Amino acid sequence: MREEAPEFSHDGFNCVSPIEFDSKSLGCQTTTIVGEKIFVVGGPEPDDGEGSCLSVRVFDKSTGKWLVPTILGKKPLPCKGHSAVLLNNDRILILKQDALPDDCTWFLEVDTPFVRDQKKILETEVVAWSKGVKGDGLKPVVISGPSGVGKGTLISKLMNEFPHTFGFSVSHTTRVPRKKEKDGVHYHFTDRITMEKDIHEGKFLESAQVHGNLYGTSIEAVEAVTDSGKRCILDIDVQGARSVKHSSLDVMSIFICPPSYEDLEKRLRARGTETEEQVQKRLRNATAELEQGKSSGLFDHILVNDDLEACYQNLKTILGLNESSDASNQTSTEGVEFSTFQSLTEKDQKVLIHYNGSALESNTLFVLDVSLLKGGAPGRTRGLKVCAIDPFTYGAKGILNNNNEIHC
Ligand SMILES: Nc1ncnc2c1ncn2[C@@H]1O[C@H](COP(=O)(O)OP(=O)(O)OP(=O)(O)O)[C@@H](O)[C@H]1O
Ligand SMILES: Nc1nc2c(ncn2[C@@H]2O[C@H](COP(=O)(O)O)[C@@H](O)[C@H]2O)c(=O)[nH]1
Repeated sequence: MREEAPEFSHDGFNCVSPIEFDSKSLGCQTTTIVGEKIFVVGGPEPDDGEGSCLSVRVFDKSTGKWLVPTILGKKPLPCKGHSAVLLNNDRILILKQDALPDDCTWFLEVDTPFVRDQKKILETEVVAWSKGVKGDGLKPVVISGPSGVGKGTLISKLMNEFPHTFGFSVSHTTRVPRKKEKDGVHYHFTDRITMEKDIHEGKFLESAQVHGNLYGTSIEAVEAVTDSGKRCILDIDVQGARSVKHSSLDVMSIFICPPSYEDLEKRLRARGTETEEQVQKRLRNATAELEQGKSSGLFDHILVNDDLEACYQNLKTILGLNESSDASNQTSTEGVEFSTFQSLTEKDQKVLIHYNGSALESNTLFVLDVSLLKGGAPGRTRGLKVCAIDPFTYGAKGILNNNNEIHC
């Protein structure tokens, strides 16, 4: 049966979506207009078996048809209610009612560069979820460098010393597992047909042909780590580092160099995991990788792994870890809590969160500053700034300056 087009109305405020509450306990439904499309979030569950998350449907006004979007990213769980407001014409801020701080602020990207790229790849309507976190959070860390330089060794040391701080992004590869490698721990071992299909379906943040095999970082791998509250570590080659740099992930990137080509060769052979032919291939590729890594400005930091312990200490310094910091207790993300609010309005990149219908009836108003957002799908949206305002002290108008701009 064809669904009715959603009813909607403008409430006069710049780009604010109307908010509808469905009385048939189907939860809150919001509709947000972006150009010719209407994005309906929540409400009746679509028949796609995804009933345990906040649903998204898209209505195309130009064709009068409902579109079935490909929904990327980890989806928010359903909630008692939510509000929505359009930001920058490319993403919808969703604030969930009565949600835990870590689960309150979400962005549904509808026309960001990431979503536009995915639309081209998938040739379908695409939206992408990204969870919002307060402040800068801790950027994921990309560690790159030629094969055998010691990336894995350094990452293992870091994970052993700070198991609660860092989480490893488990890549996919078509390479054959080595003796001690475990599926799902060191890599997700897969075959080329499956992996190429998944890449085509937009499941990968980046992928590359490396030393004759296919390797890639799935969006899910990065999200699994961020969802566990840890800082994500990616061990990827230079091509992957370049792709990630051009994505919206916003990472810290570190290139590891060997003290010399001869040392690299010695290490690779001593590891004993590759055949002579494979060692030759990896060494040939190392020349170009070293050139690109050192000269392209692709990396934020370059470390020489000569003495392992010295290099590890330098890595820890770059990552802001030192003897006195209790890194095991650090969390990488900080949520934002708003408990029960009534509605949102947006002006000049500030979102005003209203309580109890009118600002003056409540004790606190929140202003969410979204002017400095960073990152986004396929990862977290960082840079949220929140401030609470007491309307009894300032008056509802107190947050507006003479130019009618909202200020904290
Ligand atoms: N500073 C160092 N001095 C001497 N040997 C080292 C040093 N760092 C690592 N090694 C050794 O070099 C070998 C290669 O290290 P590792 O496997 O960590 O490299 P990698 O960069 O992760 O390689 P790949 O990209 O192929 O996965 C290992 O046997 C490791 O023990
Ligand atoms: N672009 C990507 N490169 C990756 C990924 N996972 C690993 N790698 C790189 O591949 C080589 C070889 O690894 P090995 O385990 O076969 O020795 C190494 O340089 C890794 O950094 C990935 O997801 N994407």
